Amino acid sequence: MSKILSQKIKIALIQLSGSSPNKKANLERAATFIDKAIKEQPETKVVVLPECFNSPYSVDKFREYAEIITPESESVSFLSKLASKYKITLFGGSIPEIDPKTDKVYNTALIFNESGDLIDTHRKVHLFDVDIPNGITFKESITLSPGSKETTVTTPFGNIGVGICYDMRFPELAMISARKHNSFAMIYPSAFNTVTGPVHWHLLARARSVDNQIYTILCSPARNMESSYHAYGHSLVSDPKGNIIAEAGIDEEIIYADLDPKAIDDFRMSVPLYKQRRFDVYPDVSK
Ligand SMILES: O=C(O)CCC(=O)C(=O)O
Repeated sequence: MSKILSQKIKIALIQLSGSSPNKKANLERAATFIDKAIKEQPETKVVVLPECFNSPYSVDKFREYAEIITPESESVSFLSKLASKYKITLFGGSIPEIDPKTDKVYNTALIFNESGDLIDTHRKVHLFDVDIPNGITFKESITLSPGSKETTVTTPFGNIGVGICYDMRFPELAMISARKHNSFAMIYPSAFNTVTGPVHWHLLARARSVDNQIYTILCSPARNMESSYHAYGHSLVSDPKGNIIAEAGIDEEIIYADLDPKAIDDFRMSVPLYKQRRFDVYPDVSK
């Protein structure tokens, strides 16, 4: 039925150590781990990096690290070469981006095809502005501007929706990507923290999967207690039924998962939400 995922594919999530202040070293570290992933599991077709993997995750640093996105810019050309070298679809995490026309800074995901072309970018739509008493206060909007588009990319295996971290709390992006664009997965480069991670990380991944009967893929940095931001870790893959089929711990590591069209088809056949929606009661987001 679905054929929204054309074949079984292997995906690797690289839970890199929390980024150091040295951008070049962060990029080189990503390269080392991508090389390791392909050597360990040569059939890997899709690789995912974490949110803000080339810079510290800190509102006062985003502008300093921001790049204008062009094929020549440091991180774009670096990641492009890796994607073409290993012939992978690369969800190159996110990086701080500056728009030279407006001088605005964004938290932007970069997606490359197997030839190394930058096929799309996703600017984080929902900025992480929270104030949790005795927990965490963070305000990305001090230095970042929000993106203004929903992103779905076409890969050789089917369509995949993209969000960044806090975007996963808003079910609409996943719903639109799954239902309007027939995506088989949502990928969220992310960096939850030790306050909200334990309560909501798994729940949100599983919810996005079950709502839409798709894979949900979250890639976090490893936890670094010496950095100002303590990432949750636990990069994971949730299958269409909401089972966690791969999960990292808190340290730097690579996890792999096989994504299988049959898992989507079987669940959609046995629980046929697609045929049961009541657009006489509520609007159809796919329209
Ligand atoms: O939603 C959360 O709890 C964490 C979000 C976050 O860390 C982010 O958007 O970077």
